[in-house]
Amino acid sequence: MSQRSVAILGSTGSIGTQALDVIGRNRDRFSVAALSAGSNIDLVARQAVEFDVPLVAVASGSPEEVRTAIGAYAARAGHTAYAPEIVVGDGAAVTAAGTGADVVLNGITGSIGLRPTLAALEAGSTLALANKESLIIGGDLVRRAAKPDQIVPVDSEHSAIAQSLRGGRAEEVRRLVVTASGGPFRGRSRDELRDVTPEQALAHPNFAMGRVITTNSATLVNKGLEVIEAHLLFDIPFERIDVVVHPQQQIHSMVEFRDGSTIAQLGPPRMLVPIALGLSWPERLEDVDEPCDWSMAQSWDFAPLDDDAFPAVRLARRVGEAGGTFPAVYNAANEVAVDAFHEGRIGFLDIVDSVARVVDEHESAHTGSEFDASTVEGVLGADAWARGQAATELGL
Ligand SMILES: NC(=O)C1=CN([C@@H]2O[C@H](COP(=O)(O)OP(=O)(O)OC[C@H]3O[C@@H](n4cnc5c(N)ncnc54)[C@H](OP(=O)(O)O)[C@@H]3O)[C@@H](O)[C@H]2O)C=CC1
Ligand SMILES: CC(=O)[C@@H](O)[C@H](O)COP(=O)(O)O
Ligand SMILES: [Mn+2]
Repeated sequence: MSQRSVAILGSTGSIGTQALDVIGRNRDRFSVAALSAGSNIDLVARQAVEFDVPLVAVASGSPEEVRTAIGAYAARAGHTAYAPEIVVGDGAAVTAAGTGADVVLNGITGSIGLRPTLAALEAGSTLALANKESLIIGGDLVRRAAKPDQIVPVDSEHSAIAQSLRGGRAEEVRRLVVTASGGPFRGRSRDELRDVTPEQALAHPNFAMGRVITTNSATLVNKGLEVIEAHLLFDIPFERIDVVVHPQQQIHSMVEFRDGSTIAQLGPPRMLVPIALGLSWPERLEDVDEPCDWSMAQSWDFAPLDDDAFPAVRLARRVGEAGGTFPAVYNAANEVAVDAFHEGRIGFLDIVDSVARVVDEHESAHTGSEFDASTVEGVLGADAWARGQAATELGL
């Protein structure tokens, strides 16, 4: 593999920092062309100096703040000649995405990642996609913008499916099986979920991730989004995408083929391998992570989803089948509800209940839709509508 330039969007988050860890251990393979952060100026400045990054993009903050922070770290590192281009503001991530780097890793959280995803595809970069929301809400808009194999999934389940698909031909695939941890509340009834706290919801059994995705794992909205993501990435109809609860998350997902054989991808529940593969696809880097340890006795469990206690996947299948702007509405209403839950303004069950009500409202109000899902403005229009509707539903 010749050296690849990489732009990292969301460099200060869980995905972004782990991506820089992988790159730091493979400096002969990668250079960092751009970094994009939200508001963590101190961390992005430190990263920029460490990786000698020519473009630093920050959503919130002033160019002076960014320059001062970079100057301080550069002086400490004795790298005083370092003077990168700095962009700030709402469009900063789009600028970083559109530089034409070999690979753009989109590790931003939320629907705000849509325009950067489109900018990366338009620039011809390989898109290593952690920001599942942009594909899910953009749907065919994003798929049309992508050339074959231009999107490499970083989400662990979808990386596992992409790896497992190497074991057979597309026409031989019978089903995709997406694994789910079940979240911190696995096994509870709906009644037992009523009073759970944000702190409890953030105690993911296996992964240290950002606040939104961790909460989505607790409600199973993450698995709902992942079913739609699998449908869009691999072009498999929803009725041939299963979800199985597997609390240990050692199997990251599976593909069942028409002869009855199932190929699964295994590894400890960590993101280093999916991130590294996103950067190096289709090649594998050396020693990215520890493999499974077969020297010790262990048991792995599997169970069906409890759709009554956790209706988010069933609802996601409904919006996924409906297509158009429905997935954008599901996602945006959820983003509003997750924030409100963490602000202590609503209960845990209100999250998915309110998303369902907003989806119902979208169905009755917009069946002939004034939102054109084939344009970015239409998708973001539906996103904005759903945010307003969710706020009303929740009395915010
Ligand atoms: N973490 C994980 O293991 C996994 C994550 N994913 C997906 O990856 C994405 C990122 O998740 P995760 O890393 O956990 O989230 P984090 O909350 O840890 O990080 C989010 C990142 O997005 C940045 N950001 C926020 N707003 C903007 C903006 N307007 N422009 C540029 N950057 C912005 C944040 O910057 P700042 O902090 O500076 O404000 C931060 O760097 C999500 O879509 C998630 O679903 C998928 C699978 C696994
Ligand atoms: C690491 C990753 O890809 C996350 O999406 C993680 O899989 C969350 O798992 P659950 O949503 O199954 O808890
Ligand atoms: Mn995942």
